[in-house]
Parts: sequence; C-alpha cells; structure tokens
Amino acid sequence: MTDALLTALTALADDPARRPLLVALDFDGTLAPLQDDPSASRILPAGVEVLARLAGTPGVALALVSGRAMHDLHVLAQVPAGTFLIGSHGAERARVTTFGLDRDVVQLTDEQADRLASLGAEAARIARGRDGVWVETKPTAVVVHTRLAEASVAEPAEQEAIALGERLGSGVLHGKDVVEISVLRASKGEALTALRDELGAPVVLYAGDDVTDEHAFDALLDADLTVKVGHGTTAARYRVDDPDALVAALATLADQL
Ligand SMILES: O=P(O)(O)OC[C@H]1O[C@H](O[C@H]2O[C@H](CO)[C@@H](O)[C@H](O)[C@H]2O)[C@H](O)[C@@H](O)[C@@H]1O
Repeated sequence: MTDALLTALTALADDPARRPLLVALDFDGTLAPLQDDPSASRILPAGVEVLARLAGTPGVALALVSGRAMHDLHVLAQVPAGTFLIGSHGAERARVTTFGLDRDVVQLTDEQADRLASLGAEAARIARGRDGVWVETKPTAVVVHTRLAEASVAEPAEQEAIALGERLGSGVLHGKDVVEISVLRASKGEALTALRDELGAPVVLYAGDDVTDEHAFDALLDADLTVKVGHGTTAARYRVDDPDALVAALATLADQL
C-alpha cells in the first residue's frame, strides 16, 4: 500500500464527522481474483473476514456494486446481513437479511423482454464457431465473453457485440474480456449516488478494477476515497496492485475504525 493511501485511510478512520461511511466495493477483479470460468470466482478468504468486520463496525455501511446478476452476486458474495447489493451494473438492488434477500425484482416490459430474447439469439450467433467465445444471460442483459479466445478471435467478436448493442441494446459496456448489452439503462455511478444519498453518507470509499467502475469513480466527490485495483487508466485517486492488496488495505482501515 502506498503511503498516500495509508494516510488517507488513517484520516478517514480518525474523523468521526465522516460517518456514516459507505464502503462500496466491486466484486470480480476487486474482491475475487479473475477466473476463466465466472462460476469459479470466489472472494478471497481474508476478504470475507474483513468485510464482516467492516459491516459490524458502528457508523459503517457496506455495499457490493457489481455487474453480476443479483442471484449470482448473492451466492458468491458471502457478506453479512445488512450489506447492500447492487447488481447488473445498477439495474438490480437488494439488501442481505438473515432470511435471504430483501429485493426489488426487476420487471421488464414486453418490449424489453422481446429485445432481450433477440439479443440472446444474436449474441449466440456471434459466438457460434468462435473458439473460446460464449454468451452469459442475465435478467436484464446478455454478455459476450472472450477471455478464453485468441486475440484474433476475440477482437472481431467484441466488435460485432458492440455493434449489436448499438443496434438493439439500451446500454453497452465493454469490460475485461466481456461486452455486456443491457435492455435497461443503468450505471454503477447512478446506483452508488442513489445509495449514498439514501444513507446520507458524507464519504464513500469505492474500489474497483474494471472500466465499468470508472462510472462509479466519476460519480464520486473529491472528499471520497477512490481506489483502482490493478493497472489501467483511471479517475481513481489511489491504486493497489491486486485483490490481495485491496483486502490488506481494508484490513488496515478496519483495524483503525
Ligand atoms: O462488476 P464486477 O463485479 O466486476 O462484475 C463484472 C462482470 O464479472 C464477470 O466477468 C468478469 O469476471 C469473470 C470471472 O473472473 C471473468 O471470466 C470475465 O472475463 C470478467 O469480465 C461476470 O461474468 C459478468 O457477468 C460481470 O458483469
């Protein structure tokens, strides 16, 4: 961890005026190292422990803000009751309770449902015959995955998926080896801003690794603490190398709160 990040975390912990503190974290590539198979993703064991500590700290609210579909995120997240979950890049929202999820189920219009079905068929056509390209279906989106494909195969598949999204989608996101085409307009930034406003949180700590997390960084304020995980251009003020380093930084914060 850099000295600058350590100083910022200490200042945050030491200032009781900066409460409630909203700790909001991306999932894949941030808390869970990236995997070829998305169903194999797991939050780091030390991450499970530190999130439980943060969630149990008075004056701290915990949220996961992910592109994952809500059901997927809930199964994988291993977070305590009280945690807010924002899924599908902001299109889905829930809160973890001891009895399961308290959630607003997304209702698509007939037109959106028809468009999602068409997107699924068209995305399958893009993947067909392309080794390592496959399609994930979510309640509001389809995702063309290319992590397992050679660059010469992945590149045209991604370009075709982007063009499909521009034709039939309401939003297109080009993330790490994925092109996501949604039938709803949503962004992590809007969802995060809505949650912070509801909680009246003067400060947000947000960490993320992907280009889609830049929407969240862009929506935050100078007083907020933004952390980019890994390499790449970013609007975040601080950077850590990988999920292990992020979990270590969160543990440092939890120790000081
Ligand atoms: O916002 P996130 O929590 O980072 O979720 C974004 C997408 O994550 C998943 O894809 C990414 O992680 C996979 C597993 O490590 C990896 O194989 C893929 O290449 C990454 O893009 C998930 O499958 C998507 O649906 C999420 O939107």
